[in-house]
Parts: sequence; structure tokens; C-alpha cells
Amino acid sequence: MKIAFIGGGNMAAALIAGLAGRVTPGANIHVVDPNPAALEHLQREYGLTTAAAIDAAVTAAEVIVLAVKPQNMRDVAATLQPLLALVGHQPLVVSIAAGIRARDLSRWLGGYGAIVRCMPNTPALIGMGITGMVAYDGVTAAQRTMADQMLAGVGTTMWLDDEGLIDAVTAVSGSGPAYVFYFMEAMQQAGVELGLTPAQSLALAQGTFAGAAALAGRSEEPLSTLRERVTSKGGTTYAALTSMEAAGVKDAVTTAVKAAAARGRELGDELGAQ
Ligand SMILES: NC(=O)C1=CN([C@@H]2O[C@H](COP(=O)(O)OP(=O)(O)OC[C@H]3O[C@@H](n4cnc5c(N)ncnc54)[C@H](O)[C@@H]3O)[C@@H](O)[C@H]2O)C=CC1
Ligand SMILES: O=C(O)[C@@H]1CCC=N1
Repeated sequence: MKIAFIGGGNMAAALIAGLAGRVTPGANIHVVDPNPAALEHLQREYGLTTAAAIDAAVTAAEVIVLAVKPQNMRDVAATLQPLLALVGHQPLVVSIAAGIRARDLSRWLGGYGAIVRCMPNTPALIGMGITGMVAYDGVTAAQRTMADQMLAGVGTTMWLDDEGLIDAVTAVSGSGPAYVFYFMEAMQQAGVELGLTPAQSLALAQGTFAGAAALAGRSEEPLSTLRERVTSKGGTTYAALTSMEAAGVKDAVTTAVKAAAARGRELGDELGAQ
């Protein structure tokens, strides 16, 4: 599979780390980014090809991943559109941008239909990402399989019928790793304030997230039951959870996740209106 990335920033680098040598050889990956610093590491690490601007190697690929900021998508599409119109085959365009709707991207690409909109996350870097995906009108069954193979190579895929739900995916799992790191940072800080070294406290916080997430993944029980099993009446967990409830932590988290989804919709409205 020949894959071209437009944008070689954080998320592209995470995807490439998971893809190179696993889904396709590094030499089959081409990355376009005007920032040489973004390309240098990728080139050295994976032996892929690079360019500072969109070139023929992009449209020669079977899959073109658009991995620029939402605000740059329209310009990128404007550059890509005449090149796509010239090639004989229809490469699959995969957008990972938050907010940008497939119909707007299709319009910017001159009515192009072979578009998969998806929302990956940075654990793709270690093959443990999770990606929500939706196929636009002109995607063939073979292209859908290809998109699935690509993203399944860096973790788990979840296809959705309703593109409107991608903002929810963005809010829960696209942005989600940041919430987890934020929570881990808070736990680490508390551990240090209680006398642990930063390294000890980080190892305990990280190990706890890894173990609890794996347990939740393997268990048939609801999360609330798993939580209750840790919580002895009148014990330490009870003290912590009572404090969290009093501080409104659960409400704050649900409100925050909904704010991320609202921002996704807002980006789609703002940028799609262009
Ligand atoms: N960072 C994350 O965890 C996730 C990001 N995304 C999406 O991925 C996209 C990229 O986000 P990040 O990687 O975090 O941003 P980033 O800022 O790290 O990377 C964007 C890259 O695009 C490059 N770029 C700008 N204009 C360009 C152009 N005309 N042609 C080629 N390259 C160009 C920049 O030089 C930069 O290296 C965004 O649309 C974001 O919504 C999606 C899921 C998760
Ligand atoms: O923060 C953002 O907008 C991107 C999309 C999901 C994760 N990072």
C-alpha cells in the first residue's frame, strides 16, 4: 500500500510510527510538509520519502492522508484538486482533521467522492490507537477495506454510519489521551506531595491506568461495578471519591468532553462555510 501524508506533524508522526514496517514498508510512505524539522526525523527513522510541497508522489499513492490542521485543509484541498483531476485512478483521501465535514472536503476537492473521514488518537504511535471512521459517498468496498487495514494496523477501528457522531468520537477518544495524561499528572503530583519521588509516583499512576484500562477492557461488568469493588465502605477510596463528588469532578469531565464535541461542530461550521 502506497500512502502519502500531507502534514507531518504530531498525529501524522504517530500514525507513521505505527504503520511503517507493519502495514507498509517505510519506503512506500511519502510525507509532504513545508517544515523541514517535521520531515527530518521521519526520514531518518523510517526511510520514507519527503517533499516540501504537494508533488506527483502524492497522487501516485493509493491513500492520501490529510493530516494538517483543520484551518489549513481548504488550502491543501485547493492545491490537491487539480492534481486529482489529472490522475487516472481515484486515490482514497483520508482526512483526520477535527471538525471538517466530508461534504465540505468533497466540495473543496471539486466534488470528489472517495473520502474517508476518521478520528484517530496518538496511542497509534505504539499500535494502541482507536479510530472512529466514516465513509463518504464515492468510497468503493476495496477502498473501505484499505482504510480499515491501514488504521487497524495502528490499533482498533470503529466504523460509524452517521458522520454526525465523529464529533463525539473526537471528544471522547481523539482528545481523550490528553484527559488521561491530565489525570495522571494530577495523581503524580499528589503522590509527590505525599512523599513519593516523581519517578515512583509516575510509575504508580501509569501502572494504575494501564491495569485499570486492561481490566475494564476484559471485564463483562459495568465500570460502576469495577469501581465499587475498589471502594470499601468507610475506607480510603470512599474518602477520595466522596471528595471528587463534592468537587463535581464527574460533572466537570462530562461538561469538558461535551465542550470538545461542541468545538468540533463549531470548527466544522466555521471552516465549512468557506
Ligand atoms: N494531535 C492529535 O492527537 C490528533 C490530531 N488530529 C488531527 O490531525 C491534524 C493534525 O494535527 P497535529 O498533528 O496535532 O498538528 P501539527 O501542528 O502537529 O501538524 C500539522 C502539520 O501540518 C503541516 N502543514 C501546514 N500546512 C501544510 C501544507 N499546506 N501542506 C503540508 N503540510 C502542512 C505543519 O507544518 C505541521 O507539521 C489536525 O487536523 C487534527 O485535528 C486528529 C486526531 C488526534
Ligand atoms: O485538539 C485537537 O483539535 C485535535 C483533535 C483531536 C485531538 N487533537
